[in-house]
Amino acid sequence: MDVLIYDTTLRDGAQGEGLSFSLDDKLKIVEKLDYLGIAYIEGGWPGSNPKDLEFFNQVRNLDLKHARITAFGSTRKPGIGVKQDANLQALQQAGVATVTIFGKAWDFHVLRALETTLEENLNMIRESISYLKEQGMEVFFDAEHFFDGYKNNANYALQVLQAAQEVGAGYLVLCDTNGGTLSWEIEEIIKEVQKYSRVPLGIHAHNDSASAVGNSLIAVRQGCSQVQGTINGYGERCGNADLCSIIPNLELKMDKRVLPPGNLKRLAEVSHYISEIANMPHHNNQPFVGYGAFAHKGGIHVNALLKDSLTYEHIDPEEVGNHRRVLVSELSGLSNLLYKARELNIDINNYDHETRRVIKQIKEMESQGLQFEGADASLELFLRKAFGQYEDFFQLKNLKLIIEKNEDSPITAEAMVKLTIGEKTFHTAAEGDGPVNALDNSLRKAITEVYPEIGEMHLSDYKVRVLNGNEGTAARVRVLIESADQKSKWSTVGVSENIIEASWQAIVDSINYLLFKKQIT
Ligand SMILES: CC(=O)SCCNC(=O)CCNC(=O)[C@H](O)C(C)(C)COP(=O)(O)OP(=O)(O)OC[C@H]1O[C@@H](n2cnc3c(N)ncnc32)[C@H](O)[C@@H]1OP(=O)(O)O
Ligand SMILES: CC(=O)C(=O)O
Repeated sequence: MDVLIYDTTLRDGAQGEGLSFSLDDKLKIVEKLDYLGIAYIEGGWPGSNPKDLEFFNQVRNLDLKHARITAFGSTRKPGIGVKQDANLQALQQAGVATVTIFGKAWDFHVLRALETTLEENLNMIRESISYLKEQGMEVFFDAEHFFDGYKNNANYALQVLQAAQEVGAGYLVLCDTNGGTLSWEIEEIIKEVQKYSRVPLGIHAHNDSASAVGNSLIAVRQGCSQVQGTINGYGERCGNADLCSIIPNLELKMDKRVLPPGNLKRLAEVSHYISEIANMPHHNNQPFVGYGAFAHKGGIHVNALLKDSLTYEHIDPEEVGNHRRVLVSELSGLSNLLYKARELNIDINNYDHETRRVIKQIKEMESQGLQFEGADASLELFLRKAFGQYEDFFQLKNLKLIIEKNEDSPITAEAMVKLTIGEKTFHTAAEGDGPVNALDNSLRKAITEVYPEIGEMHLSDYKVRVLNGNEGTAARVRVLIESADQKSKWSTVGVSENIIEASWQAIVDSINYLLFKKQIT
């Protein structure tokens, strides 16, 4: 590989707010990172907690194809011998071939945080690395706060690297620990360091100035051959450098080989998988791997994309396992509609009058508060209906809702629905936890005899957005419903001044969509 990717999702990533991986999570993530082809995976800090120590016992049982597991820890504490240092002992117990230890490279930190002398810090670094090497381990040295240290006292920061280098550190990893360094500073400082270093250099950047990815790439340009970062940029404070951006930039734009051939296509899958395990939202606009990273909304963009995707895409989304999406909204032109129709196999090849009418209708509906962008299923039904490919599966004749509250009991709701399916009329009543639930129950009860397949679906999310809050309780609301069966999820939308009406529209679309999909498959 041209550049070694060193993933620290399980160590520095886990220092991010809201993240806590179980042992099982950690092992699953290791397998997934190995599947991606990551070179080094920092599994944790064995001296920190029993879970991390146990991780190193269990990770040995995994059959990894690419990744080497590393353990993390600090140099020995000031004023004690290496054999008395609990962290160094725990690193040995981890039983891995490679360990990474961090030592202070900023004189201010040595004096204020470690509360020791500059000389003792150098001894701590030398003795800790020597000791671990004597135990047969490869040792990487993370020079904590290297860039801040260099700016404050370049001579001392270089002495720190020299100390690690002279006792055989395999890598000197320059850390922008506080994430405050800007790209040109990184560039200039690494150029200087290269004059002294005989050991390969790595970079470990934090994102506090939103520069971590750029800083890592510039470091590679300056000759760093190891990049430390995390999947999805998880990490302490504002996070670490996001490997989901670094890896494709290195491979596709800087012509560096960092993953086994063909594996870059697994990137989006790995990113989503790890966000699921981390129980963190996957950001729609995350570069390269976000669901919206290649979503096109503006009509002008889509028009050009149809001519050549290079017009508005910096890479082919398939290269990172992502895909292009075209959104239909009030900002659409005919091209958006044409693209969407092609996707749905609706034949509207001509930019004709009917197509113009449909796009105008969409713009009018959106100006009333409807939003098709987050409701693909409603959009599909609308387009199919507009172009004569679909009719509703049932017709509502009447709907009554009784909401009751008695003195000492909570509100109850009951919905009565009368509808027709073909020639037949159905009349049902059902209760629910609230009015929307009662509606849903009653509607399902009415149609289940003819369409038993609706038993396979359930509502998985329900969101209400007030569109004109200054109208108080008479405000228009948009209801977005997400439904799911065992195979897929789909979203529908409804808009009204009345939340029940908006919910009804979204529920009806949701059921019709399921029935339509069943019909055509
Ligand atoms: C830049 C980074 O991200 S470094 C990694 C940071 N990650 C973590 O801290 C997560 C894991 N940490 C832990 O579980 C705990 O902090 C432990 C087990 C490491 C230490 O716990 P404790 O012994 O209770 O110490 P505590 O956390 O309060 O303080 C850290 C100690 O490490 C010392 N220390 C900090 N950096 C270093 C270093 N490079 N080498 C040696 N000692 C260090 C501090 O001076 C402090 O020592 P003190 O107790 O004598 O003041
Ligand atoms: C070592 C490390 O995590 C840092 O300096 O940020």
